[in-house]
Amino acid sequence: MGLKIVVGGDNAGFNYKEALKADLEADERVDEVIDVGVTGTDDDTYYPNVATAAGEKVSGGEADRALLICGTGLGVAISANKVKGIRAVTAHDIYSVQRSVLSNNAQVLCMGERVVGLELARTLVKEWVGLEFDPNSSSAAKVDAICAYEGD
Ligand SMILES: O=C[C@H](O)[C@H](O)COP(=O)(O)O
Repeated sequence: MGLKIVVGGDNAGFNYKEALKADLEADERVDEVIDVGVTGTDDDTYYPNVATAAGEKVSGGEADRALLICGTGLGVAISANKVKGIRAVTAHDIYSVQRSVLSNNAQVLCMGERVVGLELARTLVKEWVGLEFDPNSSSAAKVDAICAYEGD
C-alpha cells in the first residue's frame, strides 16, 4: 500500500508546496495527498496553525507523513514538533533527508522556499518518499528514548 502524505505551509512556501504536491500526486508510491493549506500567496494563515494541523493528521493516523514548506522550513518544524508523537526535521541536503527517516524515523520533512532551489527540493522529496525506517536497526532504541521522554 502506498503512502498518505499531508502537504502544507504558509504563504512564503506556497509555490513550492504546490509544485511538490503535484510531484507527489503523480508518484505511484503515493496513494493520497492531503493539502492542509495555505490556499494561495494571499492567504495569511500563520505557519504554526498549518503545521500543527498537519502534525495532528499524522499523529492521529490519517496520514503517514507530512511535507511542510515555509520561508525557511524552521517555523513549520518547530510547530509540528509540538504535536505529541511527531518528529519533524528541516533538511535541505540528501544525507540529512535520508537520515531523518533512517536514523530518526521522522514523519515530517520541512523545507524553506527561501533557502533551497526548487529542483533540489523536488529531488529530495523524491528520495524521501522511498525511505523506510528499520525498526530492527540500531537507531530504533534512540528513537524509543525520544518517545520515552515524551511519555509514550
Ligand atoms: O519560520 C518561519 C517561516 O520562514 C515563515 O515563512 C516566515 O516567517 P516570518 O514572516 O515571521 O519571518
